[in-house]
Amino acid sequence: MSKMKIAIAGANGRMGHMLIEAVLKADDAVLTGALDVPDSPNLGNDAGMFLGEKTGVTVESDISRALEGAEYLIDFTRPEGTLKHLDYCVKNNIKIIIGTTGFDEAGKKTIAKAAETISVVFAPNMSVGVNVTMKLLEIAAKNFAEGYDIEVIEAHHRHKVDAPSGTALKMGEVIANAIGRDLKECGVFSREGITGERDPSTIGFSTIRGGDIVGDHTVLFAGTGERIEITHKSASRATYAQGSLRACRFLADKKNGLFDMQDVLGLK
Ligand SMILES: NC(=O)C1=CN([C@@H]2O[C@H](COP(=O)(O)OP(=O)(O)OC[C@H]3O[C@@H](n4cnc5c(N)ncnc54)[C@H](OP(=O)(O)O)[C@@H]3O)[C@@H](O)[C@H]2O)C=CC1
Ligand SMILES: O=C(O)C1=N[C@H](C(=O)O)C[C@H](O)C1
Repeated sequence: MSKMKIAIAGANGRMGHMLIEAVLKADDAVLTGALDVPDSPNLGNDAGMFLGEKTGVTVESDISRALEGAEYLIDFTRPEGTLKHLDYCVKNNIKIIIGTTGFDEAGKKTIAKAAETISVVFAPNMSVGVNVTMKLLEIAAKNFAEGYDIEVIEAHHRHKVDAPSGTALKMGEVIANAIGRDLKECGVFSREGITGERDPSTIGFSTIRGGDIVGDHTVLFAGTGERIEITHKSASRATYAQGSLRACRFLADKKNGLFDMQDVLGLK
């Protein structure tokens, strides 16, 4: 069987490095390109330099060079970058795995539109653990819909630029959908000063940023006389990279369509 031809966007980023390493180690994949921004200090270097490896793939800022011969682009960058890359993928029939978070509604619509032409996996968290946790949350939410206050607490490293995390927002959405609420109406994203008593119909979000925390998410169901906490903690970004490779394999026979990691992992 032929190997999956994969290019990586954000090649010099935290996830870019994990993804390059994962592709180089995978038996069924080959690294065909590495893309980064024009002012990246890594441009012109071998994509495997950070590993002390020669891959023969150079980090490029020209998308047509970086994506030459690619069947898949894995993109963990920033919304504005991902949307530019997505446009190129649509025009050149390249499948895309989007891990970037922080999109606004217009950005999400653009991704859905692109998926009418090419196949797309778009998920705020590619780890198996988080996606199974989403299923646990669905069950928990249905049983704690009344009499329990629901709070989502997330913690990430000091470099993270969006808040709350894409995963925390997705957890909120999963819970809201399970109990017939609309997160746009019931989400509470900050509290300060005289806030008044807690409205039981709300879902609260708290964000912690510090050090090198890879990614922790807890959903707290706080009742009277008891509380339930469902927690997932990432100790390494390798799990997101492995999930992205699973997403590529899943897309192999898909001409178009919008999928998430629940589709990839068969959790729907
Ligand atoms: N879905 C999932 O499982 C996961 C999602 N993420 C998400 O992935 C994204 C990247 O995270 P992380 O790797 O930690 O971030 P980094 O900042 O380490 O890496 C981002 C990369 O994208 C590049 N970049 C920055 N701006 C643009 C742009 N406008 N266009 C193209 N490329 C750009 C950066 O270049 P430079 O450094 O030169 O600015 C860098 O190479 C975030 O949105 C994060 O939330 C992260 C982990 C898991
Ligand atoms: O920026 C990160 O690091 C992460 N971002 C994703 C998110 O916003 O949910 C996934 C993971 O938590 C790590």
